[in-house]
Amino acid sequence: MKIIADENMPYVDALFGDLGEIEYVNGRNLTAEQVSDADVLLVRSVTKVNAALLNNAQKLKFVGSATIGTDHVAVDYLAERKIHFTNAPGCNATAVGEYAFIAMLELAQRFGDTLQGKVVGIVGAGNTGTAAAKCLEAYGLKVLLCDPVKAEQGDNREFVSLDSLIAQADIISLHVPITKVGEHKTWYLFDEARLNQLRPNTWLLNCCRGEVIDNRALIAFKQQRDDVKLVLDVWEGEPNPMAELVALAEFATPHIAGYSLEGKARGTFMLYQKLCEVLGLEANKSLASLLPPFQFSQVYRQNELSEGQLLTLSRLVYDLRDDDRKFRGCFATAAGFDQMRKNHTYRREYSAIALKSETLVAPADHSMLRILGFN
Ligand SMILES: NC(=O)C1=CN([C@@H]2O[C@H](COP(=O)(O)OP(=O)(O)OC[C@H]3O[C@@H](n4cnc5c(N)ncnc54)[C@H](O)[C@@H]3O)[C@@H](O)[C@H]2O)C=CC1
Ligand SMILES: O=C(O)C(=O)[C@H](O)COP(=O)(O)O
Repeated sequence: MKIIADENMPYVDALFGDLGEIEYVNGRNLTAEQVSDADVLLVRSVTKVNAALLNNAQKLKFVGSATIGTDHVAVDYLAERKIHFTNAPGCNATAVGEYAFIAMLELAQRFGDTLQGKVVGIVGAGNTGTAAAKCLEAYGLKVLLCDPVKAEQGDNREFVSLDSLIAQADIISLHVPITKVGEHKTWYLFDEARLNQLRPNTWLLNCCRGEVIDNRALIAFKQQRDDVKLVLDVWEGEPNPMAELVALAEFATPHIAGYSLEGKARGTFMLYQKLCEVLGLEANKSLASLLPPFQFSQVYRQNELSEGQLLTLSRLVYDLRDDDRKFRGCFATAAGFDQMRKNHTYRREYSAIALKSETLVAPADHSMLRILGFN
């Protein structure tokens, strides 16, 4: 069996090595010729999986995308061809949630402000939005959720309209899929008019898809509204973000909000499980055995935790400032954007750190850290 896999997908050898011969490819430049004799194709978000890519791949029986988003895959075409397809819903939700939370702690510190006491609006209350809300609520913040789709589906959480969220939130974090049609389409959800609704001093974070914000409108807006602070992980026109926008963002990264080691491993593992199911094989490998121990595997604390100390602790798993610095040095070419993603040093999730049982941390802090994900 021939397995073609994106070179940026970790643990493929460990999980798929027994199932067939693996060939690694650059996912962004993958050609129809390269996949013509594949039985299995394992991709990430940069590969457009469509008729043009797969028309000659007559043996292909399985396509897996180790991602949450599926906007790069012609799912209907795969169904017509009776090619099994799976993505990896939720695989990197914790990573995105923690990225958003840590970015907010960083903004607070940078501007001599505190995150505590702020109202945060989450747009899109699915896996990543809920993961962000979990961290924020653990820290005692008021969270507003906007998700008209979930509301219509009968989700019993409390939802507000987007207008109401914008009117109340100090911080807005975007967590929607990119959709171009329908009543709730998200393409340019934040256009010039919406941006102009933002309250003074709003912090706006985008960790979902670049095109959820009209990036040109955002540049024009931000040039007039320096009070608004931006954290941007995703960009219109990736891998070529607009240079003026990078300069206007407080924190800028190359679509790596979901890049925790745990998140990437979960993504590959979910594809492995699905392929085994399709092939009628037992999935006898374990996810836990893939992950290396973390260098700061345990923490002891003695006093109550200040916000600054929470940020220090968070920087053990992820120091966003490093990625921001590297990104500004390399984003100017598509190669730089992709190289940084390829060579990204995987960060860890809070769960990689254990709170020692004899720790003297104040009980309230202890339970907050546990809800954040510390073990
Ligand atoms: N930056 C990164 O590295 C990553 C980005 N993503 C992106 O984030 C997106 C969201 O991921 P998940 O939360 O896991 O997906 P999800 O499907 O679990 O949740 C998305 C939520 O958005 C809601 N939604 C759809 N249209 C909406 C609208 N107009 N207004 C408000 N809510 C709306 C849906 O009802 C759903 O609950 C993915 O589709 C992907 O594009 C995901 C993972 C990593
Ligand atoms: O899961 C998604 O959706 C994402 O956006 C991915 O985390 C992005 O990573 P790559 O698949 O492009 O490596």
